[in-house]
Amino acid sequence: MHAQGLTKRFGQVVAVNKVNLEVPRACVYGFLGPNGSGKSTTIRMLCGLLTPSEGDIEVLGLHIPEQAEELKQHIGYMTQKFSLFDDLSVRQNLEFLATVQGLSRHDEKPRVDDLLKRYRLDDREDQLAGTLSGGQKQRLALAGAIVHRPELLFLDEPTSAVDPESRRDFWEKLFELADEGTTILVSTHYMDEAERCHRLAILDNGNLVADGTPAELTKKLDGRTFLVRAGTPRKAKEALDGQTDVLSVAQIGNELRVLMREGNASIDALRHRLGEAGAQADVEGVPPNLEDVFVVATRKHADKQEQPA
Ligand SMILES: Nc1ncnc2c1ncn2[C@@H]1O[C@H](COP(=O)(O)OP(=O)(O)OP(=O)(O)O)[C@@H](O)[C@H]1O
Repeated sequence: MHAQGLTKRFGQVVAVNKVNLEVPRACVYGFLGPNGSGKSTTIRMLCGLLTPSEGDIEVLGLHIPEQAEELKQHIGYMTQKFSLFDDLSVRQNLEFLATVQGLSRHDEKPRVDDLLKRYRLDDREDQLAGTLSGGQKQRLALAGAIVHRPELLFLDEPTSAVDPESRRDFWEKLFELADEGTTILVSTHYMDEAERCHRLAILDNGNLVADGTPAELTKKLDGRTFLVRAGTPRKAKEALDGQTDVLSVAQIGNELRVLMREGNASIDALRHRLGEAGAQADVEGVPPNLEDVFVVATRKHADKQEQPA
């Protein structure tokens, strides 16, 4: 999948701004970004549901939006709302989707049987979908999205409404599908999910601010991360908040995770600064994570925009 200069404007709002993307086959590709950063709009353009204002898209060798109808047969789409028919049973939901997707009568039954088994729904195939738990609904929605064996699967915040165990289970299913050759695009707010993706794009305000594998992104990070243990964490936080070389300070229990700009950030300098503010603390350098990458990437972009022309 390639996209060049992908742009979408809604009136005055530039929802997606000149985004270039390359997504290899059988890859789990994540879109990470705050609310309103353009993740859903990008995904919807890539699957031909929305016409771009500008830019070129090629998906599975098809030109989008011109060949969007052809692409539809090869893609599966699942959103956080799960889009199930609450008054149909589990089996009827899958049978209905199989019919809509054009499976022959001959293929339909074995495919639905297989999906019910694979997604652990065979013991409740007659239960109404509306009465399933969140995790079960999610499994049914995923089974429904792949009933026609799509080569490409688009998932828009698919795990927002489920517990951590169901999320883990769901991700296992995604890797199973990727191993079978399915390319998966998934948008998420969760850093732990972003860490699992083979590759990742970080969007901010419609702009692509970073992309690569999670390891590449953390390796390239232009900043340093420290863990601060202070007797009075609130006081230590106040001493650091708002300083120009401090990118973020997050309190986690009694500790602070401090992200500083590259340059002269050092353990000694930080300890000294905290001491001067009356907040004696232990300071330790720690490896960066994706959340740090996210903060630096989005902050850099905001800084660039604030610079006078
Ligand atoms: N149909 C539309 N009409 C007008 N504005 C829209 C439309 N769809 C999206 N937008 C705007 O485009 C911007 C990007 O929205 P989008 O839904 O793509 O973001 P997102 O990153 O998916 O957000 P979230 O994480 O909240 O789902 C937002 O400012 C949104 O209000």
